Amino acid sequence: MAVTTLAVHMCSMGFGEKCLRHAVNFEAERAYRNIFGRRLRFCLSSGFRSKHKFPEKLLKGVDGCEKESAFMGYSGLDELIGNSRSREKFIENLKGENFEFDAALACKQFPSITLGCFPTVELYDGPACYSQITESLVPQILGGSIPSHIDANWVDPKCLYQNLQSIYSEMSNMNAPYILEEKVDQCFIHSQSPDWKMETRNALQLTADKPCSNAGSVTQQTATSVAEILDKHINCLTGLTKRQLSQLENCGFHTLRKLLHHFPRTYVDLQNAEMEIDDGQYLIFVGKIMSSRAIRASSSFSFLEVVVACEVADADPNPECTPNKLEERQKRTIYLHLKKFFRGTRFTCSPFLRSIQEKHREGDIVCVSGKVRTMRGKDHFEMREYNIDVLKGEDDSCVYPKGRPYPIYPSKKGLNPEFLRDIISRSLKILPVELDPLPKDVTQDICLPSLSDAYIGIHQPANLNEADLARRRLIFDEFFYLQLGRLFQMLEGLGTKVEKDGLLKRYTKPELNTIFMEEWSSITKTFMKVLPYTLTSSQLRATSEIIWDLKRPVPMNRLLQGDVGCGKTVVAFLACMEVIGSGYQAAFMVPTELLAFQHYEHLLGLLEKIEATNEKPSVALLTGSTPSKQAQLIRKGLQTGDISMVIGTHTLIAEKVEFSALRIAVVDEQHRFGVVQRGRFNSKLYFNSITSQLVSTSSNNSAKNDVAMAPHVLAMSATPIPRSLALALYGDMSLTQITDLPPGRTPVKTYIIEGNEAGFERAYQMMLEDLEAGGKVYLVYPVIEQSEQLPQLRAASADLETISTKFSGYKCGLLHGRMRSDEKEEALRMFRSGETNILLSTQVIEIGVDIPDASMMVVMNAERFGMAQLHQLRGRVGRGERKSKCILLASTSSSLKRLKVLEKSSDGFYLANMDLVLRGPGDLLGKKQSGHLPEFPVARLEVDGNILQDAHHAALKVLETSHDLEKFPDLKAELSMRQPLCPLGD
Ligand SMILES: Nc1ncnc2c1ncn2[C@@H]1O[C@H](COP(=O)(O)OP(=O)(O)OP(=O)(O)O)[C@@H](O)[C@H]1O
Repeated sequence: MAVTTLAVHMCSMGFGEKCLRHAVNFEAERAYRNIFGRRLRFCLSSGFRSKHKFPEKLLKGVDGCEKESAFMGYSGLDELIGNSRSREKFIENLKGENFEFDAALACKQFPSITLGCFPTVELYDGPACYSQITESLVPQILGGSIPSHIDANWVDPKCLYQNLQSIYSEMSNMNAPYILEEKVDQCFIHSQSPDWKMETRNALQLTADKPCSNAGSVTQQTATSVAEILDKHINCLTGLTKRQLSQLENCGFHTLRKLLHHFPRTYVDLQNAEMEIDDGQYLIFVGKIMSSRAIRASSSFSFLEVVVACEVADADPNPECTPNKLEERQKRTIYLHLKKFFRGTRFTCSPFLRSIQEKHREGDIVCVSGKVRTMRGKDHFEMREYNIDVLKGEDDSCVYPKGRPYPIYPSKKGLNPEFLRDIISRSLKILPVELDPLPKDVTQDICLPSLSDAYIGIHQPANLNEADLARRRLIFDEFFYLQLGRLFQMLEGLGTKVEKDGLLKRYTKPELNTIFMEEWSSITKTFMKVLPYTLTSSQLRATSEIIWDLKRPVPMNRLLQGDVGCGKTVVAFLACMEVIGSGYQAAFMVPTELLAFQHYEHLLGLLEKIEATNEKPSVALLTGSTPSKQAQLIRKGLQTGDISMVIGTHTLIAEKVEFSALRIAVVDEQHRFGVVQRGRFNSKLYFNSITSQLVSTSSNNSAKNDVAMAPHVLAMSATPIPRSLALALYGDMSLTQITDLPPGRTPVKTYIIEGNEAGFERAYQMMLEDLEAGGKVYLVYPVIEQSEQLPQLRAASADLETISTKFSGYKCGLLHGRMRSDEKEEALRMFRSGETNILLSTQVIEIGVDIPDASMMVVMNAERFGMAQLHQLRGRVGRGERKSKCILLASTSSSLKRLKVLEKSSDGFYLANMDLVLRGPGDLLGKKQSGHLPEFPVARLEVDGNILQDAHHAALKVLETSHDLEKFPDLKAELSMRQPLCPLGD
């Protein structure tokens, strides 16, 4: 059956010729783009009855489409026939036994024909326009007589479902929804009872769902079904105006997938559940904008103040209160004063002030999140750093179900958030129930929802648990396809089944990917012997894994992750020794000069113990502070190959530093370096290594063979931050974790104390006890100098005198970022040697500083530091066998709660997670990462690392079942839709 593409329903009321011309052209364009057919059918309502020439003229102007006819509207068949001069002939034809309905003839005979009647319809008004039209189409056809050529099945409700099903399969490759609407129209035209409309729609919905639910087991789906649905063009959503369509396209929402992957940034509770508002807390509120004022305070200073009124339920004395009761509770209104300040004359001109003021409309319902500060007036709070999202205008009637988390989307090029929510919700409606390319047993094994449930769960969760489960599923997918793709590519490169099985086995059993000590180079073994301790089993395994990688002909790209103080440095040193042992060079890059110096001293100390001078590698230190003559000599040594190992800061990646044969680059605390920095390091060394003199003159064949290889990269991090784990996903078997601590360590006892007079006294008393017992104390300050703006902050320099007087029997040292490099080194050296007992410092000591007998740390204004930062700082003590303490002095009582978490745990992963929870739902989702690494839109890698493991196992399982994925056509199709990965630093 030929199907026309579209019907244009137009009403004469209020539309001029220009408007109709636009409409006709618009539909014609859409019809032209439609691969299914290029016929156009126009339905014009009664207003045009007297102006038949006008639409005819319009239609003539339409090119590229086959114009079927122009049907002019009548209110019903009776009217049409009653007006017709050929009425009798028409009825005769209808009743005649050999009646054949000929549309062309009918149109010729009756220039104005409508099949069905149309109430007045708004022309392209809002997204629902088209569906409203079809909804309002009332079947009232042919007075009960059915033309004989029309199959009676079409009007039999029992058969209708099957017919629709057959239509669906006929159309499965097309731009379905428009055509589906069309089919409904056709069914209505031939149907008798208005009630059928609903039945038909339901049936159609079912049919649309059918291909996937039919599948039952996912593996039975056709290879393209999932991709076909998700990668449909956005115009498959009915009723989008041309403007809306292009707006969505401009925002990058070309397909349903793109739209559904625009995840909420966070969720809010529209009710502002009762909360105690403390100074400095990060909170989120929903409220109404009361005013927005931009004020010019002076010739170069202006500010914007937006006042938002929020209703907050009072706290209930009865804690067992149910959510329903919460609604009944008394509410009070609080006022948030959102303030933004602008400095500079260009920010004080009227147009600028007007524009920022008008950004916020009075009456809009908004969601505001940020840090609150109490103001003088009761129930008035100030927010200086905030996010504001318009939920809806005051007049919007849209009501969101109470109690459900309300999704807040990241803004997209000024797209109306309400429209975005609506369009996402409509996309969800057309998703088949069982949309999922993953085999069911995979998702069931790890208790994850189906893909369609995950999309619904992330966009319209019934509660936060549902949202979290959905998020986990989507994260799983991100990791899974990444792992699947990587392994699939590797398998493709292998010939036989045995080889492929062998590779998968290696991945399933990582213990096979290690090189045991017996096979390590002699210099590595010697270095092991001079260590003052034996390696822990984790360290030993990590070293073996790394050395296995070093011996392979592909560049390693591995992340060595382990909590603070677990002993990563020595593992990296061993890896460097292995490379040096085979005649190559090693570079060790750290983020600070202080750390470079420390590592250099530490390594020299260990190498000194090696007796055989021929086994001692030459090591150099190169930082920004290295005197230029010395730096020149070092660079020369590196170029000739006289220097085997260099430790330094980012100066190592400077263009003028050339290596003779660099084989390994260790990047300590790698997240401190940008992706681009690391990339430069990588490629630079690659090019330098091919010009290597050492290699070209070497008689060693293997060295000659891999001359064009990029250096191995070993990144180290104590913080499992997103980028680092993303990085870990690149190399083969790329993540190594050190899970245990050296023996004899006891957890650092942490005390959270309020920084009032009594609190300080207590802290000083504990310090004295520790010093008397022979300990060393770090005092950590948020700032170097006292500041007038922030008088409450303790400053390192300013406190030196006070502390020296207080602990007169002990020596105090000072260390901060403004000191010269040699001064810093000296301060640290004195503290290490015991010449000073107390070190007043800023957060310069945060990373890597290793003084094993430092036994106590006191952090002033601890609330000023992030949780991860405090964890790192605390890691500076407890690095030896001495029992250690850490005191966090908080200047406000409200911050005690957040800090208490540190008292309970010393697990970096747990703390990272808690930090996010306590910081509030500000930025839980959609945390994008920049750079060249792939983006994980929903994964918080610092806490979702275990899902990576699940995904890895699932990918292995799938590939073990089918190496070429032939048994999983959906997975294969989905894999091809996902972005290919780019190697590190590309
Ligand atoms: N197996 C071991 N047994 C005893 N002590 C060890 C062992 N391994 C390392 N250490 C010591 O533990 C301390 C911390 O080691 P290292 O500096 O390598 O830790 P790290 O993981 O790099 O820590 P951070 O992340 O804080 O830089 C050092 O003083 C080191 O000498």
